[in-house]
Amino acid sequence: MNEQQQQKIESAVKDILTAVGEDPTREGLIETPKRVAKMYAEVFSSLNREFTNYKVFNSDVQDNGTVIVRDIPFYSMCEHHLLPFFGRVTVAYVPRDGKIIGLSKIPRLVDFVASRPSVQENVTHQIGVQLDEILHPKGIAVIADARHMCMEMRGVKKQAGSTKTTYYRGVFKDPTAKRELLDEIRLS
Ligand SMILES: Nc1nc2c(ncn2[C@@H]2O[C@H](COP(=O)(O)OP(=O)(O)OP(=O)(O)O)[C@@H](O)[C@H]2O)c(=O)[nH]1
Ligand SMILES: [Zn+2]
Repeated sequence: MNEQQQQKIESAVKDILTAVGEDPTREGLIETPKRVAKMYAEVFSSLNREFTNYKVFNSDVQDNGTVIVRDIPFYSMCEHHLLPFFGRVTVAYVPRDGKIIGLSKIPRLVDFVASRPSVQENVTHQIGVQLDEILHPKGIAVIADARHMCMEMRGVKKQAGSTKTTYYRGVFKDPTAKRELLDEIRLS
């Protein structure tokens, strides 16, 4: 985010504070617009950017099993209320022709996809779509579980447990393969 964008946010935050009946010049709030601008630059850092910082490797093994990166924490902002939703996501894929990606790049992809205003379905879907474009694997599964502050601290005010969203492609469309994967995730 550039300087001009940050200044626009600062000025908008000042307006919001005034509109809600606050005094943006009081001591506790004086730095708030700046802090919020900095915070948005961080939590919306993937806007208008592409996920590029990764390498695809060829593993020596041609017939890899399933790669599962489990319980990756993620934080995002719902696009309806700009309140956080957060939880954990498990990403699994079956490599094609030994093509793999550095393991750390999967949590990085999760962070990237989550760092913009979104909904849980889109975060889940985008992780799957982007991994598909990078690796063209035989199968991908993305399973996300999250809590939504816009449903807990306002609105319906129901702690509806958590919300689960999934993305299954390729081999994981097969019910047996999907069941085996879910057993594997549960037991590992
Ligand atoms: N599908 C989906 N919906 C979400 C997500 N996060 C928040 N929502 C919902 O988005 C909806 C927005 O509904 P609106 O009726 O336009 O907004 P609202 O008047 O603030 O709705 P309430 O939250 O019911 O008070 C709400 O039902 C939220 O629960 C998400 O990740 N996925
Ligand atoms: Zn919301």
